[in-house]
Amino acid sequence: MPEDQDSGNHHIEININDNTNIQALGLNSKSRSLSKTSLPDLAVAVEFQKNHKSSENSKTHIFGKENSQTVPLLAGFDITSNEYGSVLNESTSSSRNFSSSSKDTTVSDDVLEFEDGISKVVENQGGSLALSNQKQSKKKFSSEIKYASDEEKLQMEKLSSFSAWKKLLKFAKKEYKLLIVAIGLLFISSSVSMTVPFFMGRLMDMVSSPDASIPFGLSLNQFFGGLALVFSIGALANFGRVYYIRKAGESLISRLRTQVYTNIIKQDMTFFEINRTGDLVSRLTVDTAVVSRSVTNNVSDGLRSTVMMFAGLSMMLYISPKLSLIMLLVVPPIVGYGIFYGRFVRKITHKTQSAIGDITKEAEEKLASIRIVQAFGREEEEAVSFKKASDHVYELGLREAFVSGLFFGSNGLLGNLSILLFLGVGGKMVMEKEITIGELTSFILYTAYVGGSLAGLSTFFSESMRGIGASSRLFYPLERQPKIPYDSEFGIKFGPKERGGVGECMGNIKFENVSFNYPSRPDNQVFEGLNMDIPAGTHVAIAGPSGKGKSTITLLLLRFYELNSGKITIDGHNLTDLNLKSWRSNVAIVPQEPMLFATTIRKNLLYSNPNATDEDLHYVLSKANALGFVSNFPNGLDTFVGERGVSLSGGQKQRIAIARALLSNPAVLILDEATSALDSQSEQSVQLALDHLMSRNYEEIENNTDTNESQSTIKTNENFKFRPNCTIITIAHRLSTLEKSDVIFVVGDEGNIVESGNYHTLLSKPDGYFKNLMNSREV
Ligand SMILES: Nc1ncnc2c1ncn2[C@@H]1O[C@H](COP(=O)(O)OP(=O)(O)OP(=O)(O)O)[C@@H](O)[C@H]1O
Repeated sequence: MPEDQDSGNHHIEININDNTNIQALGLNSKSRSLSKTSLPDLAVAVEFQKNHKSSENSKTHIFGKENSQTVPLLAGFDITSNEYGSVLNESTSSSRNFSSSSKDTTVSDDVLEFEDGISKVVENQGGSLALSNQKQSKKKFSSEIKYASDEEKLQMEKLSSFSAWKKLLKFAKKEYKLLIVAIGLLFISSSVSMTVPFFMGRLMDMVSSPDASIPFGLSLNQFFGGLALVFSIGALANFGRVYYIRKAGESLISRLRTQVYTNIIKQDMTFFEINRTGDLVSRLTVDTAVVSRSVTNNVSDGLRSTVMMFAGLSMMLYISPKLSLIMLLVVPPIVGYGIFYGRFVRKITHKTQSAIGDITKEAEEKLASIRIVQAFGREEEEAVSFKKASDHVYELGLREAFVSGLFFGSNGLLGNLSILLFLGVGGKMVMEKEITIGELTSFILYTAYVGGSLAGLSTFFSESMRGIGASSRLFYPLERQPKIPYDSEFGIKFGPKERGGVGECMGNIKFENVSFNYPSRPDNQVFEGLNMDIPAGTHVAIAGPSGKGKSTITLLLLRFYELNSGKITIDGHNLTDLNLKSWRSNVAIVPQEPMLFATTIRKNLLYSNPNATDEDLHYVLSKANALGFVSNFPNGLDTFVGERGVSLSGGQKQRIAIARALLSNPAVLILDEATSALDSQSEQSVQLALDHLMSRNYEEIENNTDTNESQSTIKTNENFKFRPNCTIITIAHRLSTLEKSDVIFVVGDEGNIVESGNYHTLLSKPDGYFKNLMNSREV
């Protein structure tokens, strides 16, 4: 949240001054408050603007309330051309999880980046969007290291370069053997390289003085042949060094990447609320690539430089201690400069990586919601916004390029100046016969080697720092402990007693005095003393006004969040004592917005039960009233459904999702009915599928006809039987669902159950909450 959010927040109302069209819009003729669940209303208003632009009175007025005073914020503003459209984009596209779209209207700070100073969303409070009309100062890219969350900041700020290296080394334990082999080969190859200046010197002496002898009493042919053999051994060792060190690095990175992903996927929902998908993907791909570079080639080259530097310095000392002293003048400034440069690189790498994370999340989010982007005509704005993020990476790259250029340029100059110095002093020593011309040649060649090694070491240092910068972005998702422990061994498991289970799950559910608020919204108490008793095998509907926590009940049941107080029991076991995987494998959910994977219908179905046979698939498809349309596709079960199921209709997606849920043969089936309007044909088909489930007249399905689609022969599988006693919990919006339920629990304004009973009992209460709700059609 931006810092200036506390002042000037305004509660928004939409006021559409066109009485004739208000009815058509389904909006109240009075100004209507824009609650989080009224975002569709705002979408309607946007549509209204689009369609009625020529009409004089069709301007949309957005009013704010401040200290009970109504103040115009965007009076007569054309919101279709306003950046506010992007708020809608954000809000609607943010409904990424399987629950209601309206719940995910938390508007992130990033929305601010799309705004032009007219208004901005600053807070999502108690179900209302609050806007501020304060002038927005353009968001500046901070020079501080950016962390995705305070939690990450707390964890990672303490991580020094040294401890990051220690962690990486500890992580590399499995690669130690490979590394040892590589280091052995490195010593061989470096030793061979270091003999070159020595023999060069000897050759110089041989050609410059007729008295000079061939070393080791060898003939000329033997001398050259021996040298060729030594160089070949060096080359072989060099090949082995590069290969083994790369192998070690690649295997380390592959493990790191896999473990980071494995830990991410086990995180609790709070983690996914504070970390955006694109950024996480960027960590898994771009950051691991940077770390990979720094621990493979870089380590290999760094080790080589270290060995060569020490060997070179020793040879220099051996040839001429006097000349070697001059080296002492040059080395300290180069090393000091290198350390400064390394620190700079570490910082800038972290910033660059997180800026790349920003680009990835920007692209990922917008591409995933491409229909919304294009429907609101925001392609150009999105391109500009992407360019802005991309320019930031460019700016950081430029800064690094400047400092790198300065570093390597000045290092080169220092190296060349020192060679001049050696030539001057060394030449004088040759003339005074202190050393031979061959020794001076060897010395200068060793100087070049040591210089090269020093440059190599500074690259090693800066690349290592780059790796540290990137690895610190990996350690957070790697080490974070999920708030809801995911331990495959922990807790009570359902299943046969002989396999350590407590028996099959029956689906007897109790909510006892449950209080809950979302961790990210401590001010918004969703439940306060909620009690519900759902006997096994019943069909229960949960009803209530929008935003009162109906979908939250299903999330708590799946233990996506911890309760503040109270407990939920399943067959008498506290949910917190149950093994999470075992419990969740007994629950199946049909989300309000079904999420299908970009693969075939078959694979989507098998996701919930990989061992199911084709017969099972046909069986559940028929139950979900989907067999007809699936059989009509030329590729049947092997039809590709596109990203998120984009090539299926809304109703078809929902029916595939119902079939998928059934295939897991759950003890508890959760159906979050879609509030979004399907066309009447799809609506009917989905309703029929749900009716089949709820009526529990399973035989009826055998004679099922797919009402609006072609008839198909339905094969039922002997081995696969839908549990006759499955507990069904429906977040109900449809009248027929409410009518068919055994019990309706009505969630009231105070975060508790205000009424329960079957449809007719509830309607017979003279001034009942449910009755009023039905009359106002707010269910
Ligand atoms: N992930 C979340 N983080 C913070 N608050 C949330 C989150 N999801 C929902 N909320 C808030 O919790 C409250 C209950 O939301 P929930 O989605 O359960 O309501 P609902 O009754 O299912 O609404 P609808 O019928 O509109 O789908 C709302 O005030 C909502 O703003």
